[in-house]
Amino acid sequence: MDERRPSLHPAVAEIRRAVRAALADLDPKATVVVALSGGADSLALAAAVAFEAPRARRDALAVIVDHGLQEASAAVAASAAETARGLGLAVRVVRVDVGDEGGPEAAARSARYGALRTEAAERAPAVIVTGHTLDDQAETVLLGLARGSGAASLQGMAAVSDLDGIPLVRPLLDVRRETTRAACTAQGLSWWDDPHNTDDRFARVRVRERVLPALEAEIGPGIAEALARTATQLREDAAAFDEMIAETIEDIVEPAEAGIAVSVAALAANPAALRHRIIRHVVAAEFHQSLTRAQTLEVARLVTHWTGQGPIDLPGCRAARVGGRIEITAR
Ligand SMILES: Nc1ncnc2c1ncn2[C@@H]1O[C@H](COP(=O)(O)OP(=O)(O)OP(=O)(O)O)[C@@H](O)[C@H]1O
Repeated sequence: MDERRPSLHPAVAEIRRAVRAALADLDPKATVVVALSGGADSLALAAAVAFEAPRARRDALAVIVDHGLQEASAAVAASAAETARGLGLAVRVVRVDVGDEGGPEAAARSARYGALRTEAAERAPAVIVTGHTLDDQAETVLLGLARGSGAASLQGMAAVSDLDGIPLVRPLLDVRRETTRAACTAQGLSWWDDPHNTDDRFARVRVRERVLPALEAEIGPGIAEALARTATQLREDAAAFDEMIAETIEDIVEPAEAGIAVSVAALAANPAALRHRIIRHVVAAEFHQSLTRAQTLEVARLVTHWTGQGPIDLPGCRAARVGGRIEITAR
């Protein structure tokens, strides 16, 4: 008789490894709240959490948010709940009311994260884990690149972020979407295919179904991994910049009437990348507005190409060079 244990499917092993590594870095007492949509990504994640959490002596819970937006949503939620119970997880199905602020997608997202946060807060200390994959990351980076929106969106999603005081963890950011499907299949788990994921009115769906495959075919394989790696690298750079900005700002920004003032000499002494970030940062911090690149460059020209130009109107404020200072004041 062959006494060897049946070998673990590589996809299941990879996802368990990713979950184990993510859990190892967290508060050892934290309950793991798995955000479960019923799709393959979060189902594979839930299965790995169901396996790993007890081994790490942690409580775990699957939370399924029913947005009530599609006719079948209650049935989808109930089926995901049954699957999660079958995995040995405690389960909560939360029905939310989705408003329409910022459009249906944004409203659903905000209701979803609100509900997940509430469930986690009730079990504090707790962390929320989601099933975002490397493919989600690559799509996010490509969409950000197309918008020309700079490091803020090119850096994609963080592996660990903060949801109003609750850690939001994405253990599968290095895992391909096809691996989550393979893991579900290997464990006999049937998942739900969200019709939104194939609705090509959404730019993300077009990127997923046409753009990334075309790039892979034309430029070579490994594009998704390369985009995800770029995000990680930019995230590191952005963290370093944030630190430098925080240190620099303390020394060079001072209050002015109805706003703030920044020393021209200090701005000039900094490299352009830091100068531009400082300008954007002070406007965001003081006036809660986000400057476009063109607006940022116009303010920077008050420092680098000063020819006596007049004040610059910006969203919610105005920038002017007054003596040795750039004054940014309310308007
Ligand atoms: N209805 C839901 N209930 C619980 N968790 C969900 C639900 N929908 C999505 N999630 C969680 O969010 C992850 C990402 O899902 P999806 O890609 O559909 O969302 P998105 O809107 O594209 O991303 P984001 O949540 O970052 O806006 C899933 O893997 C899952 O962990």
